[in-house]
Formats: sequence, structure tokens, C-alpha cells
Amino acid sequence: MKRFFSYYAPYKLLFFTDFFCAVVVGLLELGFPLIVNLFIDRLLPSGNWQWIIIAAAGLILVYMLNTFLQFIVTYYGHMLGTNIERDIRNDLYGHIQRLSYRFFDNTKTGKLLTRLTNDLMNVGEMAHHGPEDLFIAIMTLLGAFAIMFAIHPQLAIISFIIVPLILVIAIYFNKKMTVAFRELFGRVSDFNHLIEDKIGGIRLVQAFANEQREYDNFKMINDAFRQTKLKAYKIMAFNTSSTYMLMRLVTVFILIAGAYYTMNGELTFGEFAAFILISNILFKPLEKINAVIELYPNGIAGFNHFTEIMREVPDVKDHENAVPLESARGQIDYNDVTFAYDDKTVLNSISLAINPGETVAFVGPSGAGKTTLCSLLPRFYDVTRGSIQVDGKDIRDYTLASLRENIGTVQQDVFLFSGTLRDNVAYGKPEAEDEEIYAALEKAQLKELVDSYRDGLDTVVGERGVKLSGGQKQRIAIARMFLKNPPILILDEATSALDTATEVQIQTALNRLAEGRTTLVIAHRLATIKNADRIMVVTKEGIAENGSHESLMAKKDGIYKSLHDAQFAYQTT
Ligand SMILES: Nc1ncnc2c1ncn2[C@@H]1O[C@H](COP(=O)(O)OP(=O)(O)OP(=O)(O)O)[C@@H](O)[C@H]1O
Repeated sequence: MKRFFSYYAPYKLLFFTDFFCAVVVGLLELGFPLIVNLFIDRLLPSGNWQWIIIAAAGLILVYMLNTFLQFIVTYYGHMLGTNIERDIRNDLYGHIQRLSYRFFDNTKTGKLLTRLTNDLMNVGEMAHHGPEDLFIAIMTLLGAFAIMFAIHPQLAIISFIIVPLILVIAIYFNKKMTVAFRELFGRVSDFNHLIEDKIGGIRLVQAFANEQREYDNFKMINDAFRQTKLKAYKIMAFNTSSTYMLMRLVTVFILIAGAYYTMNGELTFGEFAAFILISNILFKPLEKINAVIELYPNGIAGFNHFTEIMREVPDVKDHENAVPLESARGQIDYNDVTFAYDDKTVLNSISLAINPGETVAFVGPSGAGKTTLCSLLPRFYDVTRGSIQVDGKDIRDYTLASLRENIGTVQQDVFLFSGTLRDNVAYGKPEAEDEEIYAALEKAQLKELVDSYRDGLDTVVGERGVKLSGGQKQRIAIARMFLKNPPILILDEATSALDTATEVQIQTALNRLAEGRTTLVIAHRLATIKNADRIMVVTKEGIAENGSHESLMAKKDGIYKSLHDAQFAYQTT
């Protein structure tokens, strides 16, 4: 709660203006029955039209003022809620971005989508309506009671007897709704996950002609979503209708008891009318309290989900005395490195040294841990035991941002953002001039292609770059690296076969990119790494072989030699 209210701090003025206007609106509403009372008991018997018109004109002024205040309450009140929603969303997004690979390995994107959208909309609604409506409702109830009590204490007490019962019922249903809405939120997030997964993979679905199966699956989840929603709405309907019934009972009570007191001469006609009108006004705060109670579970569930994610601590982060890595020379040392994903040990006591400017290729069976080994260098994960050093210093002693600025990664599965070519190439250097971008494209063997597009650098690449071929995407990733110009490179070689011309283009671009940088290549096709300074064979047991292509080929029963021979035999068949 403390955290929730801290979001109001920057908007104190907005909050109090909105609050003040809402209080005045509530008070002015209460004035109307009193004016009717005056009308019936004083002005009507006097027969003085002048006073009647003055009173009517006064009433119009009051209504105009109220209309203006209502506008402020509705607009600025929602502005308050939206501002808070925006701030919470910014904090959440900022935090999510800092979380480590491990978090994303175990979290569904659809869930995060729900947290950032639906959940926070509900929090915004609660932020606006929660405290304000509750306070105004309680104030109006007390004000109404005070007026009724001043007119006729006994009738006032009779009218209010049911109010606590209405509140008790509302609280009872609120508890039930909290449970129902929590379930509903879970369903929304499953739903978003499903949509994200299946629409993202629509090409695969269509390629396997699995539309019907996916549609049936979707219908099933959609139905479960509907069921959960109906459950929540049923509780809501019980709450609304039982409260409505009890509130109408209040009117009947007032009618009967009021008629009795009026006939006994304890109440004037005007006071009787005022009582009935106030009982109608009474419904408003009760309905408001009810609405807040309906809103509350949504908002609380949303805010709880928010705090849950905010409590996630990134397992890879800067330590207090971390220093920036300026421009790395590129000396890399793995010292007795062991690494496990959760409880699955992938790397065991690996030690290796790479000299500045050297190109080292990692080869080995699939799943041996080549990618994992390289992803420890930019600290996508931290080592479980041992240490990795860059230029003689533990990478955990450098600030994370500076370490990653010094390392460029070209992944086998190139990710492009939906935007233009310029956005994607200049992603690592947004301030780059067009000439620089073109120079990078040239080095990546892509300039001709970009020139052939009518929109040049402004060509839209489609979602995840669907409008480009695999080879083109690879070269965009390479161009990105030319622009970023890091001293250390990690190249996760594409496994997919490209045509010879494209392969030659990419290889030329990669060789050029590797020049003068310390380069770690995760190699799948051995033909491409013959010229690497050194080749290391990674197996589940560790680095099994280490040397140049020639020296490894000279080993009679060497793993590299057998891998190489097997690939060569496969390619020539
Ligand atoms: N994020 C992850 N969470 C849990 N286990 C993982 C994760 N990434 C990889 N693994 C597991 O770690 C092991 C090593 O995977 P890695 O991708 O490093 O191997 P690789 O040698 O690069 O394989 P390939 O040549 O097929 O790309 C595999 O058994 C894999 O299943």
C-alpha cells in the first residue's frame, strides 16, 4: 500500500483539486433536497412568484457550478489515474528490461504483456476511483445522515438501519470477487500467451496445415476464459442486485414511516419530500462504494502482479565497485569455469585463454555448450563457479553496460525489429549518419541491395524482418556490428545452408568484420573456420582439443578430424 500511495506524490495538486471539487459536488447535491423543502414549506404557501423565480434561478446557478465541477472531477480525476498508470508502467517496463536472461527463459511473453497492459489499466482505475470515491461516498453518507437527523432524528435512524447491512453484503461479495478476478487474470495472461505464440508461429501452423487443430485448441481456451468471466460476473450480479433490493427497501421504509410522522404532524410535507429525495441521493454513495468494491479486486490483483515482478532481482547486475571497461584490448581468460542452468550443469571446469585479435572457433557436438560458453562472456548468465577475465580483470568487476558495449554478438537467429532498415542497422548507434550506415552496409556486402530498394534505408523490413531473406538478415546483423565496432566479437554461425554466392558474401563480410578484433566463432560448418587462428573442440567433458586446423587434422583419432571427415563426406555425397 505504501508503494501504491507513493505514486500519488508527484500529483498532489491534481489529487487535491480533484478531491476538493468532488467534495463540493457531493455537498451541492445534498443542498437540492433542502431547497425543495424550502420550496414546498415556505415559498409555495406564500404564493410569492418573485421568490419562486429567484429560487429557481439560484438552483440553475448551483447546477451550472456543479456541471463545471463534474467536468473537472471526471477529466482531471481520470488524468490522475492515467498519470499513475503511466508511471507504474514506465517503472515496470524499465525493470523488466533489466531482468536477466534466466527470468525470460522462465517467463511467458504473453504474461508480461498482460502485466503491462490490462493489469495496469485496472490499477489506474483504482488509483483514480479508489480513494476519491470512497472518501466522497462516506462524506455524502455522513452529510445525508446529519441533514436527516436534523429534520427528524427517529426517521433518520430508521432510514440508516439497513446501510450497514448493505456494506456487509458488499464486503462479502468483494472477497469472492477478488478470488474470481485473480483467476480471470490468470486466464487473460494464458490467452495473451496463446495469441502471441500461435500468431507469431502462424507460418508454421499453415505450413503444417494445422489450422483446425489450433482453432479447436483456441476455442477450448476461449471457452474456459468465458466460463471464468461468467463466474466473476455472476458474483457481481448477485452483489449489484441484492444491494439494489436493500436500497429500495430504504425508500419503502421512509415512505411508510415518513407518512406516519407526517400524518402525526411531526413532519411537514416539505420535510417529507426532502427525506425521500435524500434517500435517493443516499443510493449514490452506496452505489459508489459498491463500484469501488467491484473495482478494488481488479486493481489490487493488478498491483500485486506489478509488485511481484518488481521484486524480481536481476541475477546479473553491477556490483557496487564496478568500473567501466573503456576500450578493451581483447584478452579473454576463462578460469575453471563451471556453469549450470538451474540444476543442469552444462559446462564443467573450463579453462581457456584467447589473445587480443585472435579468432577462435568453437566446434563440437550439438548441445555440448558452445553457445552457453560464449553467452557467459557478455554476462547474459553469470558463471556458477570460476571466473572469466577480460584484459586481466574479472568481468563482474566491470559495469555491465560497458562490458556489453565492448562485445558484439551476431546470433544465428537474427532478430530484426519491425521498422526500417535504418532503424535496424543503426540499432547499436542511433546517432549514426547515413554515410556511416552506408559504409557499414558496404562492408557487409549489402549496399547494392539497399540501393535497389526504392525507399533505400527507409524500406520497412516487416515484423521481425519477414520481408528479408535469411542471408540478408545475417548481413544486416553484420552491418550492425560494423557500425557498433566492438573490440570483441561473438559470431554464432548460421546453421541453415545458404546458396554458395550468399555464403561467400557473408563469409567475406564476416572475415572483414573479424579483422583486428578478438573473435569467438561458434562454428557449425567446419569449412568456414579453416582459417581461424585456433579451433577448440567443446564436448560435455570440456575442451577436448585445441589447436590450428592443420594441427587438429594431424591427430589420427582426433574428434575434430572425425567431425571434419564426417561433414566432408556428407557434403560430397
Ligand atoms: N536457456 C536455457 N535453459 C536451460 N537449458 C539450456 C538453455 N540453453 C541451453 N540449454 C541446454 O544447455 C545445453 C548446451 O546448449 P548450447 O546451446 O550451449 O549448446 P551448443 O553446443 O551451442 O548446441 P548447438 O550446436 O546445437 O547450437 C543443451 O543441453 C541445452 O539443452
